[in-house]
Amino acid sequence: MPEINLQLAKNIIQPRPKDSYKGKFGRVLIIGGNQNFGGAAIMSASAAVYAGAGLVTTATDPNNFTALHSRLPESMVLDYNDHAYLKQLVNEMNVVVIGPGLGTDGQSLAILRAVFTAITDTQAIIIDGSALTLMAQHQIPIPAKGHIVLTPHQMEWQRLSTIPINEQTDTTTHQALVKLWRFNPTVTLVLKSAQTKVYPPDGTVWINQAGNPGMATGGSGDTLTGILAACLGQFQPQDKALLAGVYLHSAVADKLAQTSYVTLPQEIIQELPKFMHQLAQA
Ligand SMILES: NC(=O)C1=CN([C@@H]2O[C@H](COP(=O)(O)OP(=O)(O)OC[C@H]3O[C@@H](n4cnc5c(N)ncnc54)[C@H](O)[C@@H]3O)[C@@H](O)[C@H]2O)[C@@H](O)CC1
Ligand SMILES: Nc1ncnc2c1ncn2[C@@H]1O[C@H](COP(=O)(O)OP(=O)(O)O)[C@@H](O)[C@H]1O
Ligand SMILES: [Mg+2]
Repeated sequence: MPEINLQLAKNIIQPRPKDSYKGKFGRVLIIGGNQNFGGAAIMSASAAVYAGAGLVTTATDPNNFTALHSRLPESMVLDYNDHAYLKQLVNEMNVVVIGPGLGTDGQSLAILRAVFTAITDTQAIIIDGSALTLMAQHQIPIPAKGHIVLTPHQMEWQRLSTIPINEQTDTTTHQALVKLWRFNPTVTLVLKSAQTKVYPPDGTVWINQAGNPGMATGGSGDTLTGILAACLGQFQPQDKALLAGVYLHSAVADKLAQTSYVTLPQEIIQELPKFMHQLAQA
């Protein structure tokens, strides 16, 4: 089984060319954060900014605007209930994240449906958290267009695939993916757990070599979505950029775990620029 490891990340995360500008590093849209889960959208957007996304916009509940502006002035904001504007913006993006803290009520469902209809083949879309739960609850198929990345934890994968957690093996997971690939052959599954695995459409199963129990804290997965979006926005080839993002998230946490019992999302986010610099120099 191929490994997601330091060497893979070093090959992908390279020094920036001197003539760079923000347009080269991805336009990223984060969609999530209802009245109760604003922190999830803030962590996702912060991770995207700190992992180097060129331009980040956050579509969220207006209650989160002030907190988001004060914590992350680098991100633009919009009201995710303005579906017309949201759909227009989706089309202008390289990478869309939907789900962190989105919630599962009628409002969240309407946003999910609007975004799925707006996706075109020029976007990568990372589907996480509440968006996955909504898809399972309402039997919403994955979008036929766009490059799809699913980032469920084991319970979200159980809801989506109907495979109970204790029966989730590479074989059963692959069987469920074959069904999804009929809707959209680009789907890559990042199945998160204490031992995260990545299942791209070529049938390979990649296993993450980094990560630790200090990451078992609310917001870890929200943070991963932003890192993955930033990596897809900046690095090529896309399949390896995604794997590098999975590694980066866990490897930063491992560094923090040398001296911290819990590897808090905010500390992982803060550490990203320095850690990426070290990888790029190595
Ligand atoms: N500060 C915030 O605003 C936060 C918002 N969050 C958002 O809250 C929403 C609900 O997500 P949750 O995941 O909390 O709730 P879910 O209800 O979707 O999943 C949690 C349940 O799954 C079970 N489970 C089994 N295996 C698991 C595994 N490997 N990893 C994680 N859970 C496993 C847990 O025991 C628990 O019963 C999402 O939109 C998420 O993005 C969470 O990320 C927590 C932090
Ligand atoms: N024991 C562990 N070892 C390694 N990684 C872990 C461990 N526990 C959690 N993680 C990682 O933390 C993240 C948790 O994601 P998720 O459950 O979606 O969190 P949240 O929704 O609260 O942000 C995943 O990337 C997962 O792999
Ligand atoms: Mg999550």
